[in-house]
Order: sequence, then structure tokens, then C-alpha cells
Amino acid sequence: MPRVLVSDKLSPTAVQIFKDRGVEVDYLPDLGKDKDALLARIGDYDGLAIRSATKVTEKLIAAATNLKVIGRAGIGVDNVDIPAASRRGIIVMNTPFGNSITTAEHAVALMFALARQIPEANASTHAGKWEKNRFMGVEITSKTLGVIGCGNIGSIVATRGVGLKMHVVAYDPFLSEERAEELGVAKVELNELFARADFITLHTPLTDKTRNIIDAAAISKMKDGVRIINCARGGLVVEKDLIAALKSGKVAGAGIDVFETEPATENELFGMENVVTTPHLGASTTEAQENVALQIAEQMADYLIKGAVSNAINMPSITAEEAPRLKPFVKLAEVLGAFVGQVTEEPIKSVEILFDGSTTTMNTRALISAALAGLIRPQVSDVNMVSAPIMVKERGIIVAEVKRDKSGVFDGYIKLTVTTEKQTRSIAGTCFSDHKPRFIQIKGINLDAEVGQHMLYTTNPDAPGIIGLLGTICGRNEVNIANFQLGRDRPGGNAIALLYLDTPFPENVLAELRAHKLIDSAKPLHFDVNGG
Ligand SMILES: NC(=O)c1ccc[n+]([C@@H]2O[C@H](COP(=O)([O-])OP(=O)(O)OC[C@H]3O[C@@H](n4cnc5c(N)ncnc54)[C@H](O)[C@@H]3O)[C@@H](O)[C@H]2O)c1
Ligand SMILES: O=C(O)[C@H](O)COP(=O)(O)O
Repeated sequence: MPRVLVSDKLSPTAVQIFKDRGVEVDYLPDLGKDKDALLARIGDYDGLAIRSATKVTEKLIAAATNLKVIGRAGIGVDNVDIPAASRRGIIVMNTPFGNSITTAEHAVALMFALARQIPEANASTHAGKWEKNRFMGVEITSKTLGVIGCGNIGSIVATRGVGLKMHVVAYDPFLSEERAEELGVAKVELNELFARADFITLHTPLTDKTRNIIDAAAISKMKDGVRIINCARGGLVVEKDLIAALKSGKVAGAGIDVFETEPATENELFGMENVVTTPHLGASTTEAQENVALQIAEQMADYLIKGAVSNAINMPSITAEEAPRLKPFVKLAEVLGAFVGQVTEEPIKSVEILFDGSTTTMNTRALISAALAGLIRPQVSDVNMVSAPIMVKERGIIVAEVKRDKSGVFDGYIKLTVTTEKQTRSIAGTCFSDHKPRFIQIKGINLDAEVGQHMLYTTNPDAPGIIGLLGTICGRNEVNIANFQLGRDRPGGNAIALLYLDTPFPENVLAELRAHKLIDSAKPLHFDVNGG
């Protein structure tokens, strides 16, 4: 039974779903704030469900020896060291839509709060002051709203702005003109947004490109009296520059839900009259918390129990429906990679993965990840479909995908071609209705060979005596040959042999075989035929 730890506050729905799905769950919502206690316990779990309080650092990941999946009940995953998780083969998934409406509504709420100074006016009225002349607001209608980052949340804010009769301009390098038109917004460059907007709202993730996107230089390009809303991430806005601009009056107000340092208990923004703050409440509604808890528990259970992957940051999605059809081809891709990985001794420069016929309609990203995992496993023992692409990239190996229509007798097949400094190797395989992977071409030589756990692969000239030679040497050394497959490109040309053995081929016998003039090369192979 897989075990999941919930280390941040999540709706009880998540716990119930884990239990119903047969996942053991420990709900310890304060553990995320206690780094040492979390570090001491994390090794016991297959899954970790979090929000933004738990910081999943490289150190925590190193201690998480059994961890397979980190589930973020929410959107931002900047509290997770994703490269470290990927390197360890741990899937990181989030719930990309569960809290977007709620967060968009919070941004709009902050915009209204700023425009009419509602928090200040509320405090003053509660204090019995009746300061009717102190609070003079601004209308929102006909003002320009600048949306930076027009993805899920930004686009909801944009349409709300349109509904409020605002002019909406959006800056997002990935926003298409068609989508902008559909939303009713004008797609503009950042400087134009700065120059035109009366209200600016941020909705980008925190990345190296977006960090400090609002600094003193950016503020200087904005209209006098602009109001800035940040419901995305602290770190997008340079707080000291914002504070200076609020003090000078250049910025008339700021609505801030997220801070450079969180939890934020001390901050110069606190107490400023023209600043409305909330403690990272963007996602905090009953509806959103129900959504994200339910989604993350389902997604994590799907992965831990069925191998289905959805909304993963570091792995292609595999739906529960496609998982059974894909599984044998994942195995095939991995086996093809493993074959080449085991026979290649020099550094690999590039890999081409060709999908032919029916395989082109499959989840080729997942299949490529599987092939790469098989390929580099002989060099890095602890690698899986999550970590393989990152490890291959770190090694500077170029990966290319090619798709083509059915070209031969098979409904479809996968062919892997690997180039090193010395040579190019290729291997192709397919799965028949028995779902078992088989090799159909090695070194350009056609054959039909199943995959065995322990095998010996030899290359030799097509000459009389090879079978006898292999049989004699194996027999003399008590190596039992369970099966045998031969192939050649033409009579008297290049030939290959695949021997199926009951046990790994002994090293000392290998030396004898390699020394024989009829054998060009001999390589023992091992395949995880039973693994998932
Ligand atoms: N305050 C909260 O409680 C709360 C709640 C949910 C999400 N968030 C934050 O909001 C962010 C946005 O969420 P989302 O669901 O809309 O994400 P999203 O991925 O759907 O949208 C982000 C958009 O930002 C754009 N973008 C990326 N780099 C950019 C750049 N340099 N300049 C301009 N645009 C850029 C992307 O193209 C994308 O369209 C999340 O990353 C998260 O950090 C905060
Ligand atoms: O990225 C998110 O989903 C939000 O920042 C919500 O964070 P929270 O789950 O900690 O409220």
C-alpha cells in the first residue's frame, strides 16, 4: 500500500480520497513548517502532498529515498526544487486550474479595495471616526488595466476587467493575437503596458525572466498614480522600489497578497496607508481548496496505483485510459534504449527516435523518456522516465524525434539510432498483440527476436561454423542456451546472433569467445523483462 504524507493544510477531502483509493495517508499539516521533523520522516513516504508552506529543497529530496511523487495542491511550484526532484526520478504535479478563478477574484477584489480605500475606510468607520472627507476614490470604469502574464489567472482577470468596462492591455510573450482577440484585450509590449495602464496586475510564474519585473526602472515608465496588484508571487516586485514609489506618490496604491519573504510578519509595506495586504490568500476560498485537494489526491493516487500521470511539471502526461495501451510500448522503448546503452561504450552524441505507423499516434514524449531511461541506465543506475530527459540534456546529448507514416509490414514500430564519435547504431522493435516487445531490426539486419532477461549478442561474418562455435564454447563452460536467433544482411555478409540464456553470461567465457577469429564482438545483455 503506497504511503502519502500531507505536510500542509489541505481540505479533509484529500485525506478521504487517499483512503478510498487504497493509499495510506498521514495528515500532519504543520510538519511542512518544521524542516528537521519533515526531514526525519520523509524517507517513509511514496508521496508528498503540499501547498506553499512546505519547502521541498534538494536536502529534503535527498532524504526522500522512497518518494515517487510530489503533489502541489495549487499552482505555483516555486517551493519545490524541480531539477533536484527530476534528477531523483520524482514526479512533481500540480493542479493548474483548481484555484485560478478564486485567485483572479482576489486580484479584482484588491483592485476595488485600492480604488476605494476600503480597508482604511473600514478601519476608520469601525473606530467611530466617520471620516467621509478623508476617503476619495477613483472609478474603475474606462480605466486601463494592464495584465502582465495572461495565462489561466491573467485571462480570467482580463475578462473580468472587460466586464467592468475597463480597457484591458496584456503583456505575455506566449499570448497569441487570436487569443487576445477572443479575450477582448489588446496584446502589447511591456513598455507600452507600463505607459498606458492605470492599474497593473501581475499573473506570471516566478522565473529567472520574471523575477524583479517591477523594479524602479519599470516603475519610472509607468503613469503617475498607477496602482499595482500582485497576487502572483513575491519576487516579481522589488519591494524596496515599490515602497519608494509609494512614498513619492508615483504609485498611488498597491494591493499585495504575496511577499518576497513568507510568512511575512515584518515588512515595511505594512502600515502604509495606500497599501492593501493579505497573507497569501489568493487561493483561499472553500471552493478552490476543495478543488485542489480533490484533484491532487486523485492525481497522486492515479499515479501511485495505476501509473497514470496528469499535470506533471517534469514528465509527459499519461492518462489512465491510455496507460494500458502505452505500457507495452513504454517497455519496448526502454528495451531498445537498454540494448543500445549496453552495447555502446563511448560517449553518445545524439539520439534519433523514429516513430513509424501506429506508434506516431501514441504519447511519443513518454516513449522518448522511456527510451532515454533505458539508454543511459548502464551509466547511471538510478534513472527513470522522469529523470532521463534531464540527465540526457546534462550530458549534452541531442535528442531528435521523427514521425512517419506506416512504411513496412508492421502496423507500427520504434527505431532508435544512436550516434557516437566513432559510429552510428540502430535498433528497431515493435509489440504484437501479445504485448511483448521484440526486436525486428538490429544493425539494419531484419529478424524477429523476443527480449530475454539474460542474452548474449554477437556480431560476426556470415560464415560456416558460427553456430557450432557458440554451442561448443557455451557447452564446454556449462552455459545453457535456452534459445537462439540469427540474422544477416546477405549471404556471406554481416551477421548477428542473439543467445537466450538462463543466467548471466560468465565473464571468463566472454574472453574466450572474443578471442576467436570468427567473432567480431560479443556483448552480454540484461533486460528487466518483468519490470513495469
Ligand atoms: N496568490 C495566490 O494564492 C496564487 C494562487 C494561484 C496562483 N498564483 C500564482 O499565479 C501564477 C500564475 O498562475 P496561472 O495559473 O495563471 O499560470 P499560467 O501558467 O496559466 O499563466 C502564466 C502566464 O505567464 C506568462 N509568462 C511567462 N513568462 C512571462 C514573462 N516573462 N512575461 C509575461 N508573461 C509571462 C505565460 O506565458 C503564461 O501565460 C502562478 O505561477 C502562481 O505563482 C498565486
Ligand atoms: O500557487 C498557488 O496555487 C497559490 O500561491 C496558492 O498557495 P497556497 O496553496 O499556499 O494558498
